[in-house]
Amino acid sequence: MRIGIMGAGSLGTIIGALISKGNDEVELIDVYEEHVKALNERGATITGTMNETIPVKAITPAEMSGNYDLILLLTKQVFNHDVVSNLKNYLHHDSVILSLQNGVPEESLVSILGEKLVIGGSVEFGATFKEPGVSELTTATEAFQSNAFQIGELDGSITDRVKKIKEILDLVGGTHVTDNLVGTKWSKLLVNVALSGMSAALGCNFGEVIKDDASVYSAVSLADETIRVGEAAGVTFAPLAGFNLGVFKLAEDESNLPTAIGFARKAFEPQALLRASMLQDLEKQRKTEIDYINGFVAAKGKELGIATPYNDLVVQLVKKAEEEKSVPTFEGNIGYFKALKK
Ligand SMILES: NC(=O)C1=CN([C@@H]2O[C@H](COP(=O)(O)OP(=O)(O)OC[C@H]3O[C@@H](n4cnc5c(N)ncnc54)[C@H](OP(=O)(O)O)[C@@H]3O)[C@@H](O)[C@H]2O)C=CC1
Ligand SMILES: CC(C)(CO)C(=O)C(=O)O
Repeated sequence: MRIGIMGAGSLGTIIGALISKGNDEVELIDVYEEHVKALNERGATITGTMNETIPVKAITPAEMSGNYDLILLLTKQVFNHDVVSNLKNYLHHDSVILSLQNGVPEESLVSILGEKLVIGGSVEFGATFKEPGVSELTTATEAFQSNAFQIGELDGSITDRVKKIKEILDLVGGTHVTDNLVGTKWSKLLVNVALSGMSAALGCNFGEVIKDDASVYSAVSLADETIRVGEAAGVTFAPLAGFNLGVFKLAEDESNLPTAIGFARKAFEPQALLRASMLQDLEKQRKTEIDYINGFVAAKGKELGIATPYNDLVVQLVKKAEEEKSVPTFEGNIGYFKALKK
């Protein structure tokens, strides 16, 4: 099977390298020429919770040729229109495009590629690009070996092609096939909205988000808004890494708040060192995926008549940082969240 890893950045470098160990025909495709050169000359180096250098084949998009059987889409969603329109030139009738991007990109991918070629998935580990040829795995290996990916067909059917792709992704970490892809994507979205949204809006890691009373309350409120909007849109949230995220839905009198906060602190403690990829983008003065994460929930909320004040605030703060090319600080922004609390 000829496999293309479209976007060999933080995640794509690691996923591409580990898949290359078990497959001959894997190409890591990236626009960053110095990185492509380093990957070809020195191999892909994984640091952090894993230490390994793996020989890989890397190319730039201009060097693509022929057809790919499977493309793992790992560029940022902000580039999807251009990246995916170009990809169409390198597919055949039975090619499969698996987006592992955060957010819910499937609908827009189908509008460019048609329904048949697209499947979806979520990633349950973190990675940070370090330098050309090197990416850091930031999730403990035990967690990653049991829960790295959930993948599935858009209509929930369990097909042979999904089972085959599961076997390929198992070379990276524990891969589960889901019959509720929409619920899986929304559950991962909830984590990104709550933890990554706060990490980006406050310029801090997940540990700092869950430690402070005001920021953990805000993270839970973001999760609560996501559940309300998702349920109104007909989504049944799927378990994530074995956790049921329904615990974040707050009662009218917030009587279950201590349970929700206790759960957030326990569930995300092992991820305390994670810095959201949206925060990494702000640090690199890049456009973030905010429109596809908190902005997506806020827009859907508006459509369905559900107020999303915490998501609106995160969008506003992250966009301000994008425009100013600055990185938010905890001290600078926590006051805005405190002011929102009834
Ligand atoms: N990092 C993480 O921990 C996680 C990320 N995700 C999701 O995975 C996706 C990828 O994230 P991440 O790996 O962090 O992103 P990165 O920005 O680290 O990697 C994307 C790579 O794609 C390259 N690129 C940009 N445009 C193109 C193009 N037209 N053709 C080919 N390559 C291109 C970028 O190059 P350049 O830098 O030069 O633009 C970069 O090297 C996102 O949707 C993210 O939300 C999901 C879970 C965890
Ligand atoms: C939650 C995290 C860090 C890893 O799964 C992520 O998806 C992101 O911030 O983009």
